[in-house]
Formats: sequence, C-alpha cells, structure tokens
Amino acid sequence: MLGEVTVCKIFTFDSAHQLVGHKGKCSNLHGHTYKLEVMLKGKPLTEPGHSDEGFVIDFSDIKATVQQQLVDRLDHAFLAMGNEPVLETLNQTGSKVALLGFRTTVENMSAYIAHRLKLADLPLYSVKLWETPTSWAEVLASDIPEDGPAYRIHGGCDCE
Ligand SMILES: Nc1nc2c(c(=O)[nH]1)N=C([C@H](O)[C@H](O)COP(=O)(O)OP(=O)(O)OP(=O)(O)O)CN2
Ligand SMILES: [Zn+2]
Repeated sequence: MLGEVTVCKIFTFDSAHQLVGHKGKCSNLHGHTYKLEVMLKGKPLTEPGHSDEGFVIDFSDIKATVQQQLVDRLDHAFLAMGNEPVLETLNQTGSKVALLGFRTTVENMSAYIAHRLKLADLPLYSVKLWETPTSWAEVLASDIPEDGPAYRIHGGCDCE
C-alpha cells in the first residue's frame, strides 16, 4: 500500500530437535542456532511529538513481544512433536521442552511463529526462519489460515 514501510527485527535462539522418520541425518537428535527475521509493515506514525513519530512500530516493542511470545520458550529447549523417544527422559530429568505438537521442520516452525505473532496483534508482514546458514523458510502473514497453520498435530501441545 502507498506510504507503507517494512521494518525487520532479528532474533536468535538455540534449540534441539529430532525429526523422527527422516531418511537422513536429521533423524538424529541435533541442534541449531535459529535466526528469526520478523518483518512488520505499516505506515510510519505521523503524530507530531509522539514518542513513535516516524516509526511503523518501536523496535523495542517488537523485541518485548517476540521475546515473551516465542524466544523465552524456544531458547535452549528441546522442540518436541511429542513422538520423540528422548522426550520421556527429558521430562523425567526436568530439562526444558517446548511441546509444539507438530513435526519441527523449519517450514512448520515458521508457520507456527507467524501465527503466534499474528495473534499477538503485531502488524506482521512475514517471518523468515533460518535453520542453518544455508536453509530457511518464509511465511507471509496473509498465507496463514484463519484457524491456524495447516500442519498435522500429534497429540497435544503446551502452546497457549
Ligand atoms: N525442507 C526441509 N528439509 C530439511 C529440514 C527442514 O526443516 N525442512 N530439516 C533438516 C534438518 O533438521 C537440518 O536442518 C539439516 O538441514 P541441512 O540444510 O541439510 O543442513 P546441513 O548442515 O547439512 O547444511 P549444509 O549447509 O548443506 O551443510 C533437513 N532437511
Ligand atoms: Zn534440524
């Protein structure tokens, strides 16, 4: 839309996961330093004298929301679908687990993140999630179905 600007804030978090049934090395328990690019779009505020004049949204407000909604939960956690054999041991030993309920591919993770941020009322344009320095997935906010991402849910999740 005319006059709109896209702004981006970048986050990183370190997590472990395991793609049960994967034909290759990702069937092993392993970890990533994920890089998350959150892109927001809107018209910069024009209200004279307002703290946010000239901002689409204050970067510090984006940071607070993304930290609270996602990073605090995912960082240094095992990202679980719920079907991983190691899950029982992690739960028994009090290790940090984010039970997401879906297969933790980068495609599904980026859809989950986009949905969470849309629900948090950010003027979200898209999220791009880097799983490795050479692999990423991107989801546009406008491509998230009203009732949430279309991935298969296994059992439950501790998402809300
Ligand atoms: N389409 C997808 N393919 C793969 C995913 C995924 O989420 N979506 N995930 C994995 C593994 O979890 C892991 O990310 C390995 O990815 P890969 O790019 O193969 O990692 P490398 O370290 O081998 O990357 P190189 O830069 O090519 O060395 C697998 N596939
Ligand atoms: Zn992986």
